[in-house]
Amino acid sequence: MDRKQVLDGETAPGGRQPAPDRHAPAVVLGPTRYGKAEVRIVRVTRGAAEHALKDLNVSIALSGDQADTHLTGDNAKVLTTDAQKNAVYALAKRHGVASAEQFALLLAQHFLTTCPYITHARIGIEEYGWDRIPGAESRHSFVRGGRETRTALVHADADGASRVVSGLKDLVVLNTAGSEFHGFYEDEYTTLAETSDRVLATAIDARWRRGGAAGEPDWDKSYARARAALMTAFADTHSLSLQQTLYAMGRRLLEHDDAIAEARLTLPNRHHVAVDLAPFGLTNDNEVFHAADRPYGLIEGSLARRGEPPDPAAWQ
Ligand SMILES: O=c1[nH]c(=O)c2[nH]c(=O)[nH]c2[nH]1
Repeated sequence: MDRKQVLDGETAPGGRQPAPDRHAPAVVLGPTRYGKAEVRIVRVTRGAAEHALKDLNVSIALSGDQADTHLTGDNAKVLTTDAQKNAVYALAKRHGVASAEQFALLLAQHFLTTCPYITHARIGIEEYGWDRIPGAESRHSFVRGGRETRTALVHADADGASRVVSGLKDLVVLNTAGSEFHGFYEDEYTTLAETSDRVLATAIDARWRRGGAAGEPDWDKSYARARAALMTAFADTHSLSLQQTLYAMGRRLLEHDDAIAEARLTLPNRHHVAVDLAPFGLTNDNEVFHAADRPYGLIEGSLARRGEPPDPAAWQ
């Protein structure tokens, strides 16, 4: 009879409660993971005609047969986080970086196939965009894109199963019309005025998961399609609430790509407050706003294709 059964209140055969093992620790190690976080890597591809670059922030979290190092300090099964960092650089050199998703899958497979003590790999990647400098003749000059950060999250197991969640964050969008907010529940602290014309702005944080049956896509094309779907839905939806806009955006994402099973969106409401110009003898016809940075409303939601089994572990 082990300690767990004793804790669960089970009795020994014969009905007698076993005596607790006084030497068993009162504390049990739970799930662990470890890895190198935020490996910043820039991979330049030096073509004859022009250069290209990928700018990534890679975070690795590995798990498996790792109890020894926690319990006794025996590190024989520990693939060092330093080696993990080196693998990021070496694999980028050897194979290039086709896309954030593909590189994350490559890294996951590398750790799972080379270290026998690792049975699960979680690779999270953020990708920062660089554009060619407009008007420049040089084909090796870039300006950092001030737009969104692309994200990829891969979970992979030693048995070959893998899950990919793609996404983006900090894609800032704004509508100067087509947004209303009224008819809301009112309590004793409600002071917000109803409006039928407001500025609606948000920084889109969206993630989407491909269904189990979907094969590997052209990740860049899939990303471009998702990004366009999110932005056009934001633009085209006459909004009665940011919640309604969130649903419209998620719905268009799923409708534009059959392979997407589930989406999660986080939308901060970047409040634009019309400034009172009456003290200056001026009327403000929704032209002058204070762009407040905090506090902000935070609207979050998830959508799934009907009939698709949920996969909560893919998002962790
Ligand atoms: O779209 C909105 N949803 C809310 O829940 C909310 N709450 C609020 O104060 N303003 C808004 N706007």
